Amino acid sequence: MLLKDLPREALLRPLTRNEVFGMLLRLTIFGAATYYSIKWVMEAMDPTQKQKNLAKKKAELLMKRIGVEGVKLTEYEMNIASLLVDPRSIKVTWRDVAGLDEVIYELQDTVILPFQKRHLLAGSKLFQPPKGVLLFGPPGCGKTLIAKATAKASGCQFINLQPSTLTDKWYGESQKLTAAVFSLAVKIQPCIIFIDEIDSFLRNRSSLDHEATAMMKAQFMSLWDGLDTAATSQVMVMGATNRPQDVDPAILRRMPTTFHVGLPKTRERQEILKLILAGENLSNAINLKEVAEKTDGFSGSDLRELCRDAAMYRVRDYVRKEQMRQIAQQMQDQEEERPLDEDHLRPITQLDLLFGLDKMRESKQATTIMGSGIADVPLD
Ligand SMILES: Nc1ncnc2c1ncn2[C@@H]1O[C@H](COP(=O)(O)OP(=O)(O)OP(=O)(O)O)[C@@H](O)[C@H]1O
Repeated sequence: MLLKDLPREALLRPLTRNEVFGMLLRLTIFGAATYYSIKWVMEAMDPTQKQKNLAKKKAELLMKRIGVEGVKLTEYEMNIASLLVDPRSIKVTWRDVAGLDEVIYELQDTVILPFQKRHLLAGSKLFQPPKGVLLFGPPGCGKTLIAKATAKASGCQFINLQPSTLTDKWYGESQKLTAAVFSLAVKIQPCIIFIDEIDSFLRNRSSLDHEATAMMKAQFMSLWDGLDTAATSQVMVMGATNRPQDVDPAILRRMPTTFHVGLPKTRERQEILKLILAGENLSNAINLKEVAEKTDGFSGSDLRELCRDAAMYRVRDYVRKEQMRQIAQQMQDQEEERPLDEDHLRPITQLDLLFGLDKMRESKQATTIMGSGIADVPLD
């Protein structure tokens, strides 16, 4: 029926109460249906939606597992929360770190105690954990190990911040995500925000920096400074780097508490070797002091590689022996009873370690030559 077909009185009479309610209800339903349809279409068209949903689910699960419940998080905080590490799931303890006693003692006093005993130090600004800590030193010497053990010992929530999480996003998103790092940390404090290879993320600012990168760095620093205004804030940024000279000086100023995790000295190398080989089947004639003395310039990671190689030699010997036995059997054409002791790997010997050492030295030399070769290649 058209409007002109309606009787004139029907158009002029005031609407009844029921008609007004009916109309309002229809309008509300129509409005809601339009809103949700548009939202659904937008979400279906968003290429990152799947990723966001996954991050949200992971974050919810993690938050529940670490015992943080009833805290409302924004979409961006959820994204960052998926980087949370449950301190109870961290396996590394101080016992897994060898030869770094001094660094550990100092970390315990300056970082861990203020976190652990925060109930005793509440209200004192002097005894707050530092807002920034930098671990620096050559690769493979235990910086990541120390960061994990610190999180475990302090009982703090631990955000393992991969810079790509912030930098891969579209312009605008990265700023919201950066803000979310700090707001999430405050909501779930006490919390350590760990940034490995901080030099790649917050390196010396240059005129070549993309505008978005420069803004993100500036924002990161201002949010970091904001932590200072809250006297009771229990949030700390811990960075690790092999190249402290490449870190932006403004960032270095915000991390006055620094720890040098350097190459181990002879005694420390002996301790690291002892720790790596603990629980292994070793020959009685093992002399770790000799190995430690011959491994000047080796990092903890090099020593672990050396031991891994040494342990592999006996597997190789075992397989060879087995093959020889099979060949001998085939030649004699009879099944021979296998002696019991042949079913076990032999212990690791000093010779294995020294062979491992030679191999490691060769590969270290090769990488040094390759490295210097790369440096010599002209850029143009
Ligand atoms: N002091 C140490 N005690 C015991 N193991 C060590 C020590 N230092 C290094 N390692 C061994 O070397 C591995 C690498 O160490 P880690 O990742 O902590 O080094 P890093 O300093 O963080 O290196 P990178 O800068 O390359 O990340 C460890 O997983 C551990 O097995």
